[in-house]
Amino acid sequence: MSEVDQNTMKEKAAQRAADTVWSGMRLGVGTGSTVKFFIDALGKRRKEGLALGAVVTTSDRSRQQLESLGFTVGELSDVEHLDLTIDGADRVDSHLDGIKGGGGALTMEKNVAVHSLHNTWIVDESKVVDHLGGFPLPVEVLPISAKQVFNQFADEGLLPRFRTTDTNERYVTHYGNFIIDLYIDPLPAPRGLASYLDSTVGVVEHGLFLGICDTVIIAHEDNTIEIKKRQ
Ligand SMILES: O=C[C@H](O)[C@H](O)[C@H](O)COP(=O)(O)O
Repeated sequence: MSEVDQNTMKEKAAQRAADTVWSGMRLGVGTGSTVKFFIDALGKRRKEGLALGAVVTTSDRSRQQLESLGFTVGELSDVEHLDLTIDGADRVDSHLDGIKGGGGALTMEKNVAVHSLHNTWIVDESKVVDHLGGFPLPVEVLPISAKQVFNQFADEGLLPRFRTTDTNERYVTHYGNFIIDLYIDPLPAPRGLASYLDSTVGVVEHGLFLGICDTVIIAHEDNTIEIKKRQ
């Protein structure tokens, strides 16, 4: 699949998601190349009269784009909860569990998602898998113990690698932490792995989003859109 085709699919999924947003909603807006299309579509709806109750986002990139289109972006702490959050995903399985954080925004994304009544992910068909895997699992870690946590992951056979930038420096998240990507594939028992990571001192957050998403909008190469809902 070419990048152009993939972008066409991302845009279609994003446009469909923008049709599910209504005036008055408190909306969470995620991060990534698919969400970029969603924000563009949201901007068009704003010109047609859409007036959101609140907008909260999960990265500086999305914030800048939203503000450039005239949206006022607030903080999660400004609201009790969000009505709906629209975000992308790196992988999603048949239970609507997923891997997120390829763009490094996992901590803010998970915080926004769990305080949202509904969560919709927008993906192209290449992200849909039978079992979670096929994408390194991001784990955000505190710098003070990153070395020890890395070694622990290596001992556990999780195939860790520190994420680096294009200039080969260690990638630093919005919160000043590092990301260790786990290359074990497929992921062994995602719920067990999530519990292990949740209980590892030094781990700030990880990219396993289990039981969080309730709707996935999938754009297929044959131009169709599929909407899957959590049973
Ligand atoms: O940290 C980044 C997010 O989890 C993104 O939503 C995810 O990586 C999907 O991004 P994209 O739409 O660019 O594939």
